[in-house]
Amino acid sequence: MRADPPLVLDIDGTLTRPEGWGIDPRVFDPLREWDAPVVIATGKAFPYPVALCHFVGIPELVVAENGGVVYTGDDVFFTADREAARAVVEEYRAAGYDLGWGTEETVNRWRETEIAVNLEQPIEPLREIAAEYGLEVIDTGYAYHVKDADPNKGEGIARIADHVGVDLADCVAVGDSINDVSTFETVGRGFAVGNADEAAKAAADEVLEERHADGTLAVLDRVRATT
Ligand SMILES: O=C(O)COP(=O)(O)O
Ligand SMILES: [Mg+2]
Repeated sequence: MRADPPLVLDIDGTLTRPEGWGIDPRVFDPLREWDAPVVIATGKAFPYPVALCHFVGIPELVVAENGGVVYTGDDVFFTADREAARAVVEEYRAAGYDLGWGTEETVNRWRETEIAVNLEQPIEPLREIAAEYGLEVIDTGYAYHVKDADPNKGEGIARIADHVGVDLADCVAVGDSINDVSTFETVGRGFAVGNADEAAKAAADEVLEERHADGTLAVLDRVRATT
């Protein structure tokens, strides 16, 4: 009998409703019933994927902050240092710009290794200042992330796979943006949803017609073990 393959799932753009925001509730039951490890690999701050696993009812296997934070279910690893990102933001602010989330915001409140900036803010000065500190700025379609170029989702996934004892070649991933490229390069089979950006589409083994959670649900139907 064939077993369900381990899954690696991005959140925004991948588990989202057709309008692009909010988790599509149709993914909850298939994920809870999935008969293999499910890793949530996201650019969001650590508490978000942990809470998602908690509310779905699956073990917490999490790559957060684009690889900056990795939780294997037993150990938490911080693979990037937030100080440089903080310095970039200070300079960006001193130049008259703003992160664009308001004062008491929850986007960066628990973020430990990078900083996220609202897409409505000017990116060029952000990129210039980040470059001075040796950091990169990536655009996920949901936020700009000021981050260390080194850690990535793929490395975090490899660490979790090693810890839980799954073979990366058996893993199936779904994603939508540039921060999923390293995921697709790491796992056996990578699917880009129909709304994915060009970088994700180019790195995926297959680009789906279906968008957002419809794409992910189509992959689950396709790869789930049949009895
Ligand atoms: O935090 C973002 O900008 C995107 O998050 P995601 O990696 O779950 O799509
Ligand atoms: Mg995404």
